[in-house]
Amino acid sequence: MIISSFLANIGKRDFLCNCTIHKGRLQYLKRQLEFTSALISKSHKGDDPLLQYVVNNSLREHPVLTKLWLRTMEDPKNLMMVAAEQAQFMANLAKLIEANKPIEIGMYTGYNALNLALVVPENGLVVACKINEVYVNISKPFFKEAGVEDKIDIRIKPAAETLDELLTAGKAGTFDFVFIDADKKNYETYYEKSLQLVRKGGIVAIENVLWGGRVINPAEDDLSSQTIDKLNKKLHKDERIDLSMLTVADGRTLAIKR
Ligand SMILES: C[S@@+](CC[C@H](N)C(=O)[O-])C[C@H]1O[C@@H](n2cnc3c(N)ncnc32)[C@H](O)[C@@H]1O
Repeated sequence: MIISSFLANIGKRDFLCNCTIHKGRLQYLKRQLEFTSALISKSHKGDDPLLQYVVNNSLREHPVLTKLWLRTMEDPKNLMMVAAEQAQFMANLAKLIEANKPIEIGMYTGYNALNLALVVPENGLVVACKINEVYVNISKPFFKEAGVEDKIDIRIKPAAETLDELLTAGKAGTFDFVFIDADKKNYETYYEKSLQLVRKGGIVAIENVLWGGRVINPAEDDLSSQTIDKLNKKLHKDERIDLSMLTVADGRTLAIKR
C-alpha cells in the first residue's frame, strides 16, 4: 500500500527544488518494482541519466534504510531527507575516520541518523538533535528493526541547547563526525559548537552550503542565504580546519579539524 500510494503520485509531484531531488529515484524504483528487482537506487538531479547511472551502480543501501526512505516519501516534507548516495558517502567518511560518536544536527525522520548508527562500532552512539517529537514515532520502529535503537540518542530540544549541554558536560573533543542539516539561521552557532565538540581529525559536514545558488548574491531579506554565505566565507579563512566545499547535491562543506 505504502509503495503503491506514492507511486500513484509520481507523475503529479514537482520534485524540482533547491535541495534534494528524489524524482530520479522514484522513477528508478518504479522500474525496479515493475521488473520485481530488489535493487533500489536514486538520483537527485531529476532526470540526469549520468547521475542516475552513478547511483544505480554505487548505492548499497541497507534494507531498513530503504524502508525508512519509502516511509519518509509519504511525508509532504520528504525533500528534506538527505540523498541516499550522499548519506552513503558520509557513512563511508565516518568509517574512514573510525567514528564512534557522530552528531546529527537536524534529524527529520532519521534517515541519516540510522545511516550513521549502522556504521559506528558496537560501543558507538549517534546523538541526534530534534527540535520536537514530530516524526519520532516514524523513526523509532525502523531504528529498532535495524537493531540500532540503542545506538541513537535522540535529544528533543533546540540543537544549540543540546550542543551546549554536551560542552557543559565536558564532552569537548570527544565526538568525531557532525552533520549540520537543520535551520540555516543557526548554522554559524552549530559550526562553532561542533568544532569544539569534535576531536582533532574529526569532520564537521555542513549541508546546503550553496542554498540553491542564492549564496552568490543573497537578497537583503534572505537571512538563510546571508548566513550560509557568511559562514562559507568565514570557513575559507578558518585556520582551525582543513576545508573542502563539494558541489554535490546542494553543496556540502567538509571541515576537518586540525
Ligand atoms: C533538512 S531536515 C534534516 C534531514 C535529515 N538530516 C535527514 O538526513 O533526513 C532539517 C531538520 O532540522 C530540524 N530543525 C529545525 N530547527 C531545528 C533546531 N533549532 N534544532 C533541532 N532541529 C531543528 C527540522 O525540524 C528538520 O527535521
